[in-house]
Amino acid sequence: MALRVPFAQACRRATLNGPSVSSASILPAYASRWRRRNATVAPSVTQASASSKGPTAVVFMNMGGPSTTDEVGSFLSMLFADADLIPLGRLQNYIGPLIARRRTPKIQKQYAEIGGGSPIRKWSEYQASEMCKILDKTSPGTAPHKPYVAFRYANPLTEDMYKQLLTDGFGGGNGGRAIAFTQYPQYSCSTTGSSLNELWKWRNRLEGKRATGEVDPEGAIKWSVIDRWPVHSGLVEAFAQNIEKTLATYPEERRDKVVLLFSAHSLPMSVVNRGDTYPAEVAATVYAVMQRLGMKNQYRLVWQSQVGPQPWLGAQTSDTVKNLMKKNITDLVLIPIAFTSDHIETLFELDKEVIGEDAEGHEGVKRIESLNGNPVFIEALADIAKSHLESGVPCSPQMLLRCPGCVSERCLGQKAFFAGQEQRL
Ligand SMILES: C=CC1=C(C)c2cc3[nH]c(cc4nc(cc5[nH]c(cc1n2)c(C)c5CCC(=O)O)C(CCC(=O)O)=C4C)c(C)c3C=C
Ligand code: FES
Ligand SMILES: [Fe+2]
Repeated sequence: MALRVPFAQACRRATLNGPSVSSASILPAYASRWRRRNATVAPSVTQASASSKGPTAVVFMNMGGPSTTDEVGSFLSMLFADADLIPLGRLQNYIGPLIARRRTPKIQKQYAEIGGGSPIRKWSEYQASEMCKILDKTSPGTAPHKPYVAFRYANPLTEDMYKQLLTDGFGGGNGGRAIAFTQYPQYSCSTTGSSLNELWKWRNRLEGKRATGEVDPEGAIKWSVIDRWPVHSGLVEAFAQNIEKTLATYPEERRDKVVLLFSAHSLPMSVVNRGDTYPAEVAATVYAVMQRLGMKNQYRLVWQSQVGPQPWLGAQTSDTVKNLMKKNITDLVLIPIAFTSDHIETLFELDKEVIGEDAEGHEGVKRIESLNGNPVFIEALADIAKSHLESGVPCSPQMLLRCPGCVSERCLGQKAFFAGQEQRL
């Protein structure tokens, strides 16, 4: 049954610039109302057909990466300007560009060594468009599904994606539905949280009261969020199959003794101690994959890619490999578990530094293929989106509980905005 909330009531709860909230404590109250409905969307976008509630925009959110070495400078300068990732206080706009400029030559060399750029744009565009083709068949009621990519630090940037949505007839008085689909399976405020804060910022700039003047807020885009999917069965299956494929390359008598090293991008301990959910969610993925594999092999979750001098979550991937090699444990499979396509951390850090240098290219040390264009993985993405569309919820209940140590006004406003969208789905 359709949920139609009177416009005035919707506005009291969620103004165009997000509902006015004075404290984080009211946010969980939204969560209790989520499961009681089958929601619908206003079928007012120009392309909508009589029988469908579509079109539905599906926006893949990720950090992005420089497609060429020339883009490394701007990628790093956006990354170091992001206070949700690297908080540098009042000096952010001064120190951020300085650090970015200093790191650029070193990181450019790394991208040069992996073929001249990050493949993340190619994979994200492919995954999004293949997923939409599947969704058109499995969820005809919300078709057509239109793929978009919004990166945080590289092209296509969130701002450009939002403008494209408006050009394509979503929002701007037409209404229409868009799903912000994080491509980080495990939620962190430094990754998905940052992308959502950016999306909320551009929503306010391009569709907020100040931008649209008298435009009826019912004509703005109705957003909902897929904010985490750490133990989705299709994700777990895709990882498990890739691990099995790699294990099959070892002689049978060695296979069950291979140690599985699940490697995820680390977090500064300050972020862990703030109460970020990422470490627990990464561990949940690891455990689910191990259960699917029948717990046959020994395994560890280890952490890579720490930057700067402050303490980060360990044990470090590189130290772990060196340590195991010293103990003569030389059959090791590295499994990048927190990113769904190849990136500098797999192609450079794991392949060249960890396997090539720490393990001295030992034939027993291998990495599983990244998910990239894996059809099992793309089916999983379509299944996650379909379930989300059927649920009618604006986001997971978990998204509205802020970190115990969070003092960010951006987090507060962003979460209140997306929670308020429930009235308008
Ligand atoms: C789940 C993945 C990631 C988390 C969590 C994450 C947190 C995080 N990262 C930094 C600092 C940097 N990350 C950089 C690159 C980078 N980070 C991730 C993923 C996560 N980061 C990826 C996939 C990449 C590479 C992108 C690619 O093109 O392949 C960089 C830039 C590279 C460098 O200068 O070394 C920095 C810096 C922090 C501080 C952080 C948690 C707060
Ligand atoms: S830092 Fe986690 S909710 Fe704000
Ligand atoms: Fe990172």
